[in-house]
Amino acid sequence: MSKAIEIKNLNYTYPDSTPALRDINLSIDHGERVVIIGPNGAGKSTLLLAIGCFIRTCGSVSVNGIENKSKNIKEIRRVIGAVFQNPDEQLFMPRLIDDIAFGPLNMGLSPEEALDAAKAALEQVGLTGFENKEPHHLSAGQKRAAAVASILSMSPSIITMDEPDSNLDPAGRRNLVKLLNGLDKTIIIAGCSMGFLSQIAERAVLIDGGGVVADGDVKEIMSDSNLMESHGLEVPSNFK
Ligand SMILES: Nc1ncnc2c1ncn2[C@@H]1O[C@H](COP(=O)(O)OP(=O)(O)OP(=O)(O)O)[C@@H](O)[C@H]1O
Repeated sequence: MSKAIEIKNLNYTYPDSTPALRDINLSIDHGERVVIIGPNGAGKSTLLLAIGCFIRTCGSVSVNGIENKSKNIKEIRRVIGAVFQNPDEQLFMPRLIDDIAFGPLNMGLSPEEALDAAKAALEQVGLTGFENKEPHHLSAGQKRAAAVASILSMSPSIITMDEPDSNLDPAGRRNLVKLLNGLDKTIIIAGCSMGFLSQIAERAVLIDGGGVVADGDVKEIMSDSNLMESHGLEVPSNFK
Protein backbone atom coordinates (compact mmCIF):
# COMPACT_ATOMS: atom_id res chain seq x y z
CA MET A 1 0.00 0.00 0.00
CA SER A 2 1.26 3.48 -0.81
CA LYS A 3 2.32 5.80 1.99
CA ALA A 4 0.27 8.86 2.90
CA ILE A 5 3.31 10.97 2.02
CA GLU A 6 6.52 9.86 0.31
CA ILE A 7 9.18 12.50 -0.26
CA LYS A 8 12.41 11.73 -2.09
CA ASN A 9 15.35 14.05 -2.65
CA LEU A 10 13.23 17.16 -2.31
CA ASN A 11 14.95 20.48 -2.95
CA TYR A 12 13.49 23.92 -3.31
CA THR A 13 14.96 27.36 -3.90
CA TYR A 14 12.70 30.43 -3.94
CA PRO A 15 12.71 32.53 -7.13
CA ASP A 16 14.90 35.13 -5.38
CA SER A 17 17.55 32.38 -4.98
CA THR A 18 16.93 31.71 -1.25
CA PRO A 19 17.51 27.99 -0.70
CA ALA A 20 14.68 26.67 1.50
CA LEU A 21 14.65 22.84 1.28
CA ARG A 22 17.71 20.63 0.87
CA ASP A 23 17.57 16.98 0.00
CA ILE A 24 14.57 16.03 2.15
CA ASN A 25 13.60 12.35 2.34
CA LEU A 26 10.53 11.60 4.43
CA SER A 27 7.85 8.98 4.51
CA ILE A 28 4.62 9.31 6.50
CA ASP A 29 2.18 6.45 7.08
CA HIS A 30 -1.59 6.69 6.92
CA GLY A 31 -3.03 7.85 10.23
CA GLU A 32 0.31 9.13 11.55
CA ARG A 33 0.44 12.44 13.42
CA VAL A 34 3.67 14.24 12.70
CA VAL A 35 4.95 17.60 13.85
CA ILE A 36 7.51 19.46 11.79
CA ILE A 37 9.60 21.49 14.21
CA GLY A 38 12.55 23.82 13.74
CA PRO A 39 13.62 27.40 14.36
CA ASN A 40 12.32 30.40 12.39
CA GLY A 41 13.34 30.18 8.76
CA ALA A 42 14.11 26.44 8.97
CA GLY A 43 11.85 25.62 6.03
CA LYS A 44 8.78 24.24 7.85
CA SER A 45 6.19 26.29 5.95
CA THR A 46 7.97 25.64 2.66
CA LEU A 47 7.87 21.90 3.34
CA LEU A 48 4.10 22.08 3.89
CA LEU A 49 3.75 24.07 0.66
CA ALA A 50 5.72 21.37 -1.16
CA ILE A 51 3.57 18.58 0.33
CA GLY A 52 0.39 20.40 -0.68
CA CYS A 53 1.69 20.98 -4.20
CA PHE A 54 1.57 24.77 -3.83
CA ILE A 55 5.13 25.21 -5.14
CA ARG A 56 7.05 23.51 -7.90
CA THR A 57 9.94 21.59 -6.39
CA CYS A 58 12.81 19.39 -7.52
CA GLY A 59 12.68 15.78 -6.42
CA SER A 60 9.55 13.74 -5.86
CA VAL A 61 6.60 14.04 -3.51
CA SER A 62 3.72 11.61 -3.66
CA VAL A 63 0.51 11.78 -1.73
CA ASN A 64 -1.41 8.49 -1.34
CA GLY A 65 0.69 7.26 -4.25
CA ILE A 66 -0.32 10.18 -6.47
CA GLU A 67 2.68 12.02 -7.86
CA ASN A 68 2.67 15.63 -6.80
CA LYS A 69 2.65 17.21 -10.27
CA SER A 70 0.48 19.99 -11.64
CA LYS A 71 -1.45 17.55 -13.85
CA ASN A 72 -2.61 15.74 -10.67
CA ILE A 73 -3.43 18.88 -8.73
CA LYS A 74 -7.20 18.28 -8.57
CA GLU A 75 -6.73 14.78 -7.19
CA ILE A 76 -4.13 15.99 -4.68
CA ARG A 77 -6.48 18.74 -3.45
CA ARG A 78 -9.14 16.11 -2.71
CA VAL A 79 -6.74 14.11 -0.57
CA ILE A 80 -4.89 16.87 1.32
CA GLY A 81 -6.55 19.71 3.17
CA ALA A 82 -4.16 22.54 3.99
CA VAL A 83 -4.99 24.84 6.90
CA PHE A 84 -2.93 28.01 6.43
CA GLN A 85 -1.24 30.03 9.15
CA ASN A 86 -3.70 32.90 8.78
CA PRO A 87 -7.36 31.77 8.90
CA ASP A 88 -8.38 34.96 7.06
CA GLU A 89 -6.80 33.44 3.94
CA GLN A 90 -9.38 30.68 4.15
CA LEU A 91 -12.49 32.61 5.17
CA PHE A 92 -13.70 35.10 2.61
CA MET A 93 -17.48 34.69 2.18
CA PRO A 94 -20.06 36.91 3.93
CA ARG A 95 -21.57 33.96 5.85
CA LEU A 96 -19.62 31.23 7.62
CA ILE A 97 -21.76 28.42 6.22
CA ASP A 98 -20.97 29.55 2.65
CA ASP A 99 -17.26 29.47 3.42
CA ILE A 100 -17.49 25.93 4.74
CA ALA A 101 -19.69 24.77 1.84
CA PHE A 102 -17.39 26.40 -0.76
CA GLY A 103 -14.89 23.51 -0.94
CA PRO A 104 -17.45 20.71 -1.29
CA LEU A 105 -19.37 22.73 -3.93
CA ASN A 106 -16.11 23.23 -5.80
CA MET A 107 -15.52 19.47 -5.67
CA GLY A 108 -18.80 18.93 -7.50
CA LEU A 109 -21.21 18.11 -4.65
CA SER A 110 -24.80 19.30 -5.09
CA PRO A 111 -25.80 22.39 -3.06
CA GLU A 112 -27.75 20.14 -0.64
CA GLU A 113 -24.84 17.74 -0.19
CA ALA A 114 -22.41 20.64 0.25
CA LEU A 115 -24.66 22.20 2.88
CA ASP A 116 -24.90 18.89 4.76
CA ALA A 117 -21.10 18.48 4.63
CA ALA A 118 -20.65 22.07 5.85
CA LYS A 119 -23.09 21.62 8.75
CA ALA A 120 -21.40 18.38 9.78
CA ALA A 121 -17.96 20.05 9.69
CA LEU A 122 -19.18 22.99 11.78
CA GLU A 123 -20.61 20.56 14.31
CA GLN A 124 -17.29 18.68 14.44
CA VAL A 125 -15.43 21.86 15.41
CA GLY A 126 -18.11 23.07 17.84
CA LEU A 127 -19.43 25.92 15.69
CA THR A 128 -23.03 24.83 15.24
CA GLY A 129 -25.17 27.95 15.60
CA PHE A 130 -22.57 30.18 13.88
CA GLU A 131 -23.73 29.36 10.34
CA ASN A 132 -24.91 32.88 9.50
CA LYS A 133 -22.16 34.74 11.30
CA GLU A 134 -19.73 36.88 9.30
CA PRO A 135 -16.40 35.01 9.48
CA HIS A 136 -14.39 38.16 10.18
CA HIS A 137 -16.52 38.75 13.29
CA LEU A 138 -15.40 35.45 14.84
CA SER A 139 -12.81 35.37 17.62
CA ALA A 140 -9.28 34.10 16.84
CA GLY A 141 -10.07 30.67 18.29
CA GLN A 142 -13.37 30.45 16.42
CA LYS A 143 -11.66 31.53 13.18
CA ARG A 144 -9.08 28.79 13.63
CA ALA A 145 -11.83 26.22 14.22
CA ALA A 146 -13.71 27.58 11.17
CA ALA A 147 -10.59 27.25 9.00
CA VAL A 148 -10.32 23.62 10.11
CA ALA A 149 -14.03 23.12 9.30
CA SER A 150 -13.52 24.57 5.82
CA ILE A 151 -11.06 21.71 5.24
CA LEU A 152 -12.99 18.97 7.07
CA SER A 153 -16.07 19.65 4.91
CA MET A 154 -14.09 18.23 1.96
CA SER A 155 -13.25 15.04 3.90
CA PRO A 156 -9.51 14.98 3.16
CA SER A 157 -7.59 11.96 4.44
CA ILE A 158 -4.54 14.13 5.18
CA ILE A 159 -4.52 17.51 6.93
CA THR A 160 -1.56 19.88 7.02
CA MET A 161 -1.51 22.85 9.39
CA ASP A 162 0.97 25.68 9.69
CA GLU A 163 1.39 27.09 13.23
CA PRO A 164 -2.27 26.42 14.09
CA ASP A 165 -1.88 27.68 17.66
CA SER A 166 -0.80 31.22 16.77
CA ASN A 167 -3.15 33.82 18.33
CA LEU A 168 -4.81 31.21 20.51
CA ASP A 169 -5.18 31.59 24.26
CA PRO A 170 -4.66 28.52 26.52
CA ALA A 171 -8.34 27.53 26.30
CA GLY A 172 -8.28 27.90 22.51
CA ARG A 173 -5.14 25.76 22.40
CA ARG A 174 -6.73 23.09 24.57
CA ASN A 175 -9.81 23.03 22.33
CA LEU A 176 -7.66 22.68 19.24
CA VAL A 177 -5.67 19.82 20.79
CA LYS A 178 -8.95 18.05 21.61
CA LEU A 179 -10.33 18.65 18.13
CA LEU A 180 -7.19 17.38 16.37
CA ASN A 181 -6.84 14.37 18.64
CA GLY A 182 -10.42 13.41 17.83
CA LEU A 183 -9.77 13.29 14.07
CA ASP A 184 -9.07 9.97 12.41
CA LYS A 185 -6.72 11.36 9.76
CA THR A 186 -3.08 11.74 8.84
CA ILE A 187 -2.07 15.04 10.42
CA ILE A 188 1.08 17.02 9.67
CA ILE A 189 1.60 20.18 11.71
CA ALA A 190 4.43 22.69 11.49
CA GLY A 191 5.15 24.91 14.44
CA CYS A 192 7.42 26.26 17.14
CA SER A 193 5.30 25.73 20.31
CA MET A 194 6.65 22.47 21.63
CA GLY A 195 4.22 22.14 24.56
CA PHE A 196 1.24 22.38 22.20
CA LEU A 197 2.72 20.17 19.48
CA SER A 198 3.82 17.47 21.91
CA GLN A 199 0.18 16.88 22.86
CA ILE A 200 -0.87 16.09 19.31
CA ALA A 201 1.79 14.02 17.63
CA GLU A 202 3.68 10.82 18.26
CA ARG A 203 6.42 11.68 15.78
CA ALA A 204 8.58 14.77 15.34
CA VAL A 205 10.69 15.75 12.36
CA LEU A 206 13.24 18.43 13.23
CA ILE A 207 14.42 20.51 10.32
CA ASP A 208 17.01 23.27 10.22
CA GLY A 209 18.65 25.01 7.30
CA GLY A 210 16.13 23.32 5.00
CA GLY A 211 17.26 19.78 5.87
CA VAL A 212 16.05 17.03 8.21
CA VAL A 213 18.20 16.94 11.36
CA ALA A 214 16.24 14.38 13.41
CA ASP A 215 13.18 12.23 12.89
CA GLY A 216 11.61 10.03 15.53
CA ASP A 217 9.49 9.69 18.64
CA VAL A 218 8.21 13.09 19.74
CA LYS A 219 9.20 12.60 23.39
CA GLU A 220 12.67 11.34 22.54
CA ILE A 221 13.38 14.29 20.26
CA MET A 222 11.75 17.03 22.32
CA SER A 223 13.30 15.91 25.60
CA ASP A 224 16.84 15.90 24.12
CA SER A 225 17.97 19.27 25.46
CA ASN A 226 21.27 19.28 23.54
CA LEU A 227 19.53 18.60 20.25
CA MET A 228 16.72 21.06 20.91
CA GLU A 229 18.96 23.88 22.12
CA SER A 230 21.47 23.46 19.31
CA HIS A 231 18.61 24.19 16.91
CA GLY A 232 17.20 27.15 18.80
CA LEU A 233 14.35 25.20 20.42
CA GLU A 234 13.34 24.48 23.99
CA VAL A 235 12.37 21.28 25.77
CA PRO A 236 8.66 21.66 26.62
CA SER A 237 7.84 21.70 30.35
CA ASN A 238 5.87 18.45 30.08
CA PHE A 239 9.08 16.65 28.97
CA LYS A 240 11.44 18.20 31.57
N1 LIG B 1 8.31 33.82 -0.64
C1 LIG B 1 9.60 33.68 -0.31
N2 LIG B 1 10.56 34.19 -1.09
C2 LIG B 1 11.86 34.07 -0.77
N3 LIG B 1 12.32 33.42 0.33
C3 LIG B 1 11.39 32.91 1.14
C4 LIG B 1 9.99 33.01 0.88
N4 LIG B 1 9.32 32.40 1.89
C5 LIG B 1 10.26 31.94 2.73
N5 LIG B 1 11.50 32.23 2.29
C6 LIG B 1 12.79 31.85 2.91
O1 LIG B 1 12.87 30.43 2.90
C7 LIG B 1 13.45 29.96 4.11
C8 LIG B 1 12.47 29.01 4.79
O2 LIG B 1 11.32 29.77 5.19
P1 LIG B 1 10.03 29.10 5.84
O3 LIG B 1 8.97 30.15 5.89
O4 LIG B 1 9.72 27.85 5.14
O5 LIG B 1 10.57 28.79 7.31
P2 LIG B 1 9.76 28.38 8.61
O6 LIG B 1 10.54 27.29 9.24
O7 LIG B 1 8.35 28.12 8.30
O8 LIG B 1 9.91 29.70 9.47
P3 LIG B 1 8.93 30.36 10.59
O9 LIG B 1 9.02 29.50 11.82
O10 LIG B 1 9.60 31.69 10.82
O11 LIG B 1 7.56 30.47 10.02
C9 LIG B 1 13.80 31.21 4.92
O12 LIG B 1 15.15 31.51 4.67
C10 LIG B 1 12.90 32.28 4.36
O13 LIG B 1 13.50 33.54 4.48
